[in-house]
Amino acid sequence: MKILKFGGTSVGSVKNMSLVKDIINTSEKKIVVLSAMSGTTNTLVAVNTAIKNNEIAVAESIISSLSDNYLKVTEQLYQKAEYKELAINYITKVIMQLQSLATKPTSNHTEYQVLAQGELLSTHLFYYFLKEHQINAALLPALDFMRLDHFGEPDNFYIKKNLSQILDSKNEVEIYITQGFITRDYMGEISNLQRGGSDYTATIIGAALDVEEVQIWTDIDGFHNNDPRFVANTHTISHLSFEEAAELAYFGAKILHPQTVIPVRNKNIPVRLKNTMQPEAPGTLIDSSIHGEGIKAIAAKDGITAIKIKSARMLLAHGFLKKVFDIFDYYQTPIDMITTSEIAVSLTIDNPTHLESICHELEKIAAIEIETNRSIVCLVGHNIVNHHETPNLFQILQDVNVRMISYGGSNNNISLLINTNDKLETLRKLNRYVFEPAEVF
Ligand SMILES: Nc1ncnc2c1ncn2[C@@H]1O[C@H](COP(=O)(O)OP(=O)(O)O)[C@@H](O)[C@H]1O
Ligand SMILES: N[C@@H](CC(=O)OP(=O)(O)O)C(=O)O
Repeated sequence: MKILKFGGTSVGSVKNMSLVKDIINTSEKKIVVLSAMSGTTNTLVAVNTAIKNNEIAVAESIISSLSDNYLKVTEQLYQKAEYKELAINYITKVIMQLQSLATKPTSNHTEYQVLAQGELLSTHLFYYFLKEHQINAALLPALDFMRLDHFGEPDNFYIKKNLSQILDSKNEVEIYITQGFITRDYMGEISNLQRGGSDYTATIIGAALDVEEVQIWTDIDGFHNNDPRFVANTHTISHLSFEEAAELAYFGAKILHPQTVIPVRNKNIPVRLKNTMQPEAPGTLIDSSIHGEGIKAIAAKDGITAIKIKSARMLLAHGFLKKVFDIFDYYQTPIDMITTSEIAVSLTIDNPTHLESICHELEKIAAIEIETNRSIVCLVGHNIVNHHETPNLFQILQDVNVRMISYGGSNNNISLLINTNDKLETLRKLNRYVFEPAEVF
């Protein structure tokens, strides 16, 4: 069994849905995880924002244009009236549910319900499409087997038990279609795995079923050595270790959800990144083996807040960092980077939800300075910290306004904190230095 996940662009048009149909239409048993059609989740976020702002007319107008777009897709996707009708009925049901949610008081619960509709729509439309082409497929409702525990982590025991039962009851089927991103929480309410979470669904399911391979199909031919949206002449990396991929995903490489490799790493289940529009391209293989030396890729993560905590009480004292960490722990806010000196500790967070309360607590023990609009640029490669060329990297850093640096926390990663305004220039400079050295020297 394999898991094949297709992202928003791969199911984002009738043409691409046909490509996906051709890729999955083989006699191998597989679970196909689909994201929402590209743009839909953003539209649903806009619906939630309008509802929250009590702009019901705005919410209704967004819902109405969403409905028009999906009805247009239906016109092009199906030939037979029978399947067109099934799709229109489903779209109508979703639209009526959205309209009803728009009139209710908002809560996390209603917001998650709104967001879930994107993946429900794409999987239903695609399932009817396969049926029209007489492909032996079945829909597996993710909400029947995906669940998070009290800590917001996948409830692996529950997922394995329920998913296996459902698969056993549909044993004659070859292609199972399910929703990425959406899940239930420990209370049984609808929730999700955060933006981009369909990749994570694929590896959670893959680990639960001990599959042979998880494939992430997207709109680019694998993992590139730098962010192709910002840097020209990037190239595909044919191989990454789980550790390298995890660091890159965590530090912002958009192609993978940050938690994607966690479920499969210990089970040594390979993850292959492939291009839906170019299926013959080899893409990137992520597994436990290690290939190549030196810096393999660069990624950047925006929306970082840096907090400098200064206290003379740190000098020769112990227990100060514990107090600091306890505050972040209490507000369930993970720390990304950290550096210390005798009287100050600087650290970064990517989730400012509790920033005000955290600062309030920190001010009781130290003076603090906050810097917003920062980015972390991260250089990744197996054992780069010890690579003989890495020290030369510091030459180029003379030209970059580096606010913090993390070296040696992991042997595979060097992270720099910079102003977000300097990100493009930094990425391009590092790219030239690391990957096109002949042009620099
Ligand atoms: N290092 C990288 N390698 C490849 N793609 C990257 C990288 N960094 C950012 N991207 C962007 O990630 C996009 C694919 O990710 P995503 O939009 O989440 O796809 P999908 O909608 O298929 O899930 C690519 O189109 C590319 O612009
Ligand atoms: N639809 C969700 C989940 C997802 O994974 O999407 P994509 O595979 O297109 O990144 C989102 O937009 O966040």
